[in-house]
Amino acid sequence: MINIVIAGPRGRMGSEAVNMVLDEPAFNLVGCIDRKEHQIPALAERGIPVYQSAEECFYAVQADVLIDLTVQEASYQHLLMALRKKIRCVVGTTGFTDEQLEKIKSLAEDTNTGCIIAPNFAIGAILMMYFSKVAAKYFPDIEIIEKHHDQKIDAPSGTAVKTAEMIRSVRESKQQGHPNEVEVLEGARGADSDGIHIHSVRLPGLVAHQEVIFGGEGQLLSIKHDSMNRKSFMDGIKFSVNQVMNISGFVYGLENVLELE
Ligand SMILES: NC(=O)C1=CN([C@@H]2O[C@H](COP(=O)(O)OP(=O)(O)OC[C@H]3O[C@@H](n4cnc5c(N)ncnc54)[C@H](O)[C@@H]3O)[C@@H](O)[C@H]2O)C=CC1
Ligand SMILES: O=C(O)C1=N[C@H](C(=O)O)C[C@H](O)C1
Repeated sequence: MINIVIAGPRGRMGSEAVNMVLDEPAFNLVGCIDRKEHQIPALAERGIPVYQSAEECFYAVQADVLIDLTVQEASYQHLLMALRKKIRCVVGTTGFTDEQLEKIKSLAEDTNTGCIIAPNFAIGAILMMYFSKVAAKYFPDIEIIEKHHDQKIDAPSGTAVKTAEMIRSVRESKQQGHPNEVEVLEGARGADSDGIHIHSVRLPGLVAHQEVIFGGEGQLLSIKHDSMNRKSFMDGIKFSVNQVMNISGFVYGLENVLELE
């Protein structure tokens, strides 16, 4: 039995994760962390407490794993606290700075505590990123279009940032487009990650979607993934909870723990 705490149980992802953990016989939900005091019926009727601070929660319950699905600033504090207490972490929250990721990595390593941060838990999205990395070896001219629901806070998405990072590991630095390109309206060409442009679309009706477009002489290649609902992320979270019990140290991205070749 793995004792789990979920941070963000009222959220779109957190509420789905609560259902997944309650349905999994090998998982035991021992508590939650959220900033608001309101009761959550599914938790209240099972006597599962919701704490307003991570400190209070980790003092009151014995947790093996923290699943964090909140916002970057809160999540960062949760992770520092959890790792110092040697509680393993599975993190879906996006928007961390490089400095924050570096700090979390060194804390996980110093405390010998497993920590998996995955900007995307959907297996199809991991494959989309991996295939994009493969394609980038042959097609260095790339644009990323990510589309999300209009309640998303961070832009570009964590998935887009990670995709660009994976591509950068195999693609030589390149500024794309015309050298004298002019943005008539500021932002028209999107964000620039080492010459790869990232465009963020936010609309009601969308969930989580990304297309990576590769351009070559006389040809285009598109690699696309769509999450139609948040259940699409749950298998990846379940897999990560089981994985994190058997690792020490830091993993950034599910592509590093899945068998892809
Ligand atoms: N890795 C993945 O596969 C996925 C990651 N995400 C990421 O997960 C995070 C959550 O996304 P959603 O569920 O859509 O957001 P949401 O806004 O629906 O939920 C956020 C939750 O965090 C809580 N929260 C906010 N501030 C807090 C604080 N200071 N202390 C404690 N709790 C706090 C809210 O009360 C709420 O329960 C985002 O960073 C999003 O980018 C979302 C979908 C998939
Ligand atoms: O906020 C979301 O919804 C999502 N966030 C993650 C991201 O930023 O990439 C994962 C997925 O795209 C959904």
